[in-house]
Amino acid sequence: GASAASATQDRKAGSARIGEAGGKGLVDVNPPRGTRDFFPEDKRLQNWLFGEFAEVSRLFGFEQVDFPVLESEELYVRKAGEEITDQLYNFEDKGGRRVALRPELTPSLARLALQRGKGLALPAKWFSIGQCWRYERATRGRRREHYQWNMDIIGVAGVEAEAELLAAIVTFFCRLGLTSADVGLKVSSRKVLQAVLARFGVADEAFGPVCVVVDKMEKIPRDKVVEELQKLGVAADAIEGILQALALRSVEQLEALLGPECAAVADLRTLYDLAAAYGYADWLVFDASVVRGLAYYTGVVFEGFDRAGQLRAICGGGRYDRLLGTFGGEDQPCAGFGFGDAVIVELLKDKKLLPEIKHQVDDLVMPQDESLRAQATAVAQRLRSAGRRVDLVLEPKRLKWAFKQAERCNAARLVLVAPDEWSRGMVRVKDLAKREEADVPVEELA
Ligand SMILES: Nc1ccc(Br)nc1
Repeated sequence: GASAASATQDRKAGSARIGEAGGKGLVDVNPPRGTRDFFPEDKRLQNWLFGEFAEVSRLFGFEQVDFPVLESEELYVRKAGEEITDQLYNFEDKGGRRVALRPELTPSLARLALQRGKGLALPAKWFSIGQCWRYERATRGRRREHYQWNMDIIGVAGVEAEAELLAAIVTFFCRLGLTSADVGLKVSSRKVLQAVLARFGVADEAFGPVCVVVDKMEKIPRDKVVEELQKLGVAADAIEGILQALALRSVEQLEALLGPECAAVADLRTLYDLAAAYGYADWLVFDASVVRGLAYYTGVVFEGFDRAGQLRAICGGGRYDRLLGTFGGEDQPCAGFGFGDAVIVELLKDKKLLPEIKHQVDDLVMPQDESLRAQATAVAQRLRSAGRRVDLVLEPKRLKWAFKQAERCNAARLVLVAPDEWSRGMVRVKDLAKREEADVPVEELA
């Protein structure tokens, strides 16, 4: 009716009603476009997932590192046509500096390695869990932030590094209840493309950009890929050679095409032998079309995938022996992977493997009346000092409310501080699971 319309009109006009934020009505309580909030139930799940990331990293003897979500833009200027740099969340700060919200963690890790310089004991085995950003067109409606777990090995030139990283990923999947029937790890090496480009005389500078284009093979039509390769100046025969190499389905076929002395063949054979020693060879799938979309990979590349083919890549990584050099530093052989927090949760949901993690405390403590507030507080602190999680009732409440609250926080016990019992040095303890009640001396509480 008229009044509703005028009320809406008022709100839109921003009529200042008493106590309203700047007279503009309610602030937007939703998070910025493409970002997420984590309510307690969401944060419990995230903490569980990140706990698994950290535990696997610990089992593999990796040390945790961290760096700012805000970095100098120069870390990500690679001019290879990557989506990750095309969608950089960058801006000029108030000091006129070109900065960016990091789209990935690897460049920061490289920066720390260069910062430590000769002081960096090699091999360095580092892991990190951090939020990464991209500026997606609003139209595409995709997320603009996700959290990534990274593990990296700096200073090991052999594929033993990649084999160890793959073992960590398999360990993680197994801990969550996923098997090689649910997920696999596609492996290949960019040395395949390197050999093909060399055979056709394609300039080295084209290597990164060619890989970025080839990575889109499954996402855009083949003729578009051919067109983009032509734009990079790759000749027709070389394009044919690239497409032929990407279609190879076994290391034997690879050897037939590129010869036994091809570095890619040697790497992959060693990788398979090591995988057998780790016991995860049945998780591996050779797939020459896997190149990954980051320009800096130089050797073995891999990605985790769901065998049902319903989801995007679960994780991805590879060798990047030239990244430190591109920052003007001394090159170190490096390998690592990134593991996002989104696809894995979709997969666990599909497989009914998401754990139910409830809010839980050990004791709900309540004074029977406000005259015993100080005593109840002392009881709560005593229990906390003994390591028990205590929800202390902070305002006058009836027992009925306390039972409801005990249910909400899955308390094991309800501890009531009441006058008569207190005068005998006791409190009333209700064991909510066994439905038993007893008077307990305060000193025996925990
Ligand atoms: N690189 C990147 C950053 C943020 C999201 Br969401 N996806 C990819």
